[in-house]
Amino acid sequence: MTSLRIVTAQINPIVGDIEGNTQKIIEAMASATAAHTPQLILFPELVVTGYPPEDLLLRSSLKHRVERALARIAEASAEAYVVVGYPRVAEEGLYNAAGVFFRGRLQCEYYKQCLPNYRVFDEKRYFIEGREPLVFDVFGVPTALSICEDVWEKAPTSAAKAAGAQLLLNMSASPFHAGKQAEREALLAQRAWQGGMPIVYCNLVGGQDELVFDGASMVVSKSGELMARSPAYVEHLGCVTAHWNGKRLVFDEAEITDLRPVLEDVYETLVLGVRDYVEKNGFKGVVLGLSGGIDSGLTLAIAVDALGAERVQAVMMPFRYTSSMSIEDAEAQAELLGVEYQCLSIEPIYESFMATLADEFAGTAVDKTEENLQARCRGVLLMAISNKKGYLVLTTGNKSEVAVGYSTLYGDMAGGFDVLKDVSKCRVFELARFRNTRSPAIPQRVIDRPPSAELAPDQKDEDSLPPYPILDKVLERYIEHDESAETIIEAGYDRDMVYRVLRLVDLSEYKRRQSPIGTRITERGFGRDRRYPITQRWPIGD
Ligand SMILES: Nc1ncnc2c1ncn2[C@@H]1O[C@H](COP(=O)(O)OP(=O)(O)OC[C@H]2O[C@@H]([n+]3cccc(C(=O)O)c3)[C@H](O)[C@@H]2O)[C@@H](O)[C@H]1O
Ligand SMILES: Nc1ncnc2c1ncn2[C@@H]1O[C@H](COP(=O)(O)OP(=O)(O)OP(=O)(O)O)[C@@H](O)[C@H]1O
Ligand SMILES: NC(=O)CC[C@H](N)C(=O)O
Repeated sequence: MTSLRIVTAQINPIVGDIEGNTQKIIEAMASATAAHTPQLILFPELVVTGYPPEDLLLRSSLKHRVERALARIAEASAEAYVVVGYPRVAEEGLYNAAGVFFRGRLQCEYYKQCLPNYRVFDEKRYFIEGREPLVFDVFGVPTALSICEDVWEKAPTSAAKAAGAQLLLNMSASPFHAGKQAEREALLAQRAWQGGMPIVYCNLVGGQDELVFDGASMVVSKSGELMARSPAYVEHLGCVTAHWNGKRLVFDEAEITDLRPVLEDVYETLVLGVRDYVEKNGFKGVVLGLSGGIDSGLTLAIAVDALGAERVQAVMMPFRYTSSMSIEDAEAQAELLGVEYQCLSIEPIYESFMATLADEFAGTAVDKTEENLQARCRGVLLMAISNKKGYLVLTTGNKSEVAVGYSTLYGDMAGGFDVLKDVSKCRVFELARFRNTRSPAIPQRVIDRPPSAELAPDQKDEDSLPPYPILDKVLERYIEHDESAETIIEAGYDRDMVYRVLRLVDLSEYKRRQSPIGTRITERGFGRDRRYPITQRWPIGD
């Protein structure tokens, strides 16, 4: 009977930092060896470049930079098989590869067979498909490799089995969306059962622009039973022990980190998305406009959880329509969370703009122009603070607003990262309530009051938009499930309202193209996985 200790090295690389990522890989190899003396260490997909490297894969220096990295990893390898993901530049094209390093040498390589090219994935733009399974010997155990999407389809596991494998390793870069972990677990259980062999699955962790990779690496037995689950959202070396009797591989049960409710995962995803965007882009901190409303209130709480209060600044910028309740609530929240807080009136700035424009606007009626000017005064102040302090401006538009264009270009849309971009207004409320169960962070009054842009006297969002519970359902059907207007109406929604909302969504594409990126938490965010033309004449909702 042979025993194998296998480590899943769930680490957080930085896209493009091949030297830094290589150092991190070598350090993880050393830590894994010191803690567990493993026989095998599995890293995530494309860990050498980070994922997704996008057009960095087209740079001419890729080949020699990756080769230097592989030489360093080979040199650091000793008595454990180390499996690492990287792009392989070959004569016929580029492969998404996994290399097996052992005793100072790259022993063999596998090329990803199933290249995802849907939703946020664009792998066929860069890679060519591998055609064969790879089975190699790990101290007597015939072991096969697969890379992320390979395990989402049936054929590569069947081919590995036919080639004699008794253990399947899967290295992944699998981004989060609400409910994804349950999908992954059901999939791995099914695939292990179909392939008749256990699967060790190592997922990437970390934020990369709009994507968050949540980790939660796993081991499932041949019968599909979960044997180990690493924690999500953190780097982690998970260790499992397997016993091989020459025919079968049996895993001991190891650490199984509890699953959290999906809402909590969404919250953690938003936190990690902000933290990694700020850290990996070198910002000293963040600044945001705090209006006393729920969107900026939740954004502030997420920012503080991501970075610590000392790196977060909140600015209340009142105007004549700002209620004293808003000022009190903003101040109370800033104090509650311990962030730097200023109150800067936009009244004189607004007056100055209006005075300059007086001749231009003479004889015209007050309209949205004046409302948008308020939002723009605020945007200018926040960007000035950003420039002076090296702080990133966080914007606060939620998915419902981004969908219908309920925001001002160069106003409240001015900034670098929109934390709630993929969070519907209804989910904003749920997340705010959830966050307060951990510790008081958002004053109850902020959660309870009706949403208002406060750009005109006594303004409420529901004066110009349908109530959010209805709006969000219509938006979800249209955006996430591609339903037609007539299908939505048949489900019981008012015809005029549905056409009005869908028209707003289509018309607002130009705004979304100019909006900051934000973390994706649903299956269909407004980013890489929803690409609509701005200039178009498709019949609304058809
Ligand atoms: N197809 C196109 N391609 C490129 N640019 C296009 C365009 N169509 C209009 N534009 C440009 O966009 C301008 C209109 O956009 P914009 O200036 O933003 O203004 P607009 O969309 O007309 O108004 C902003 C709306 O957002 C609401 N709002 C503002 C701020 C905060 C909140 C909140 O509660 O969070 C809500 C506000 O009440 C108002 O209904 C046009 O004047 C034109 O310059
Ligand atoms: N008085 C203000 N002081 C500071 N920032 C403001 C103020 N009013 C608006 N903002 C900024 O503009 C964003 C859009 O706010 P607005 O009140 O118009 O709509 P909202 O979507 O209901 O947001 P919130 O729930 O945060 O109020 C706010 O989240 C905030 O960042
Ligand atoms: N990198 C990949 O191949 C990821 C695709 C896969 N279906 C996932 O989201 O987990």
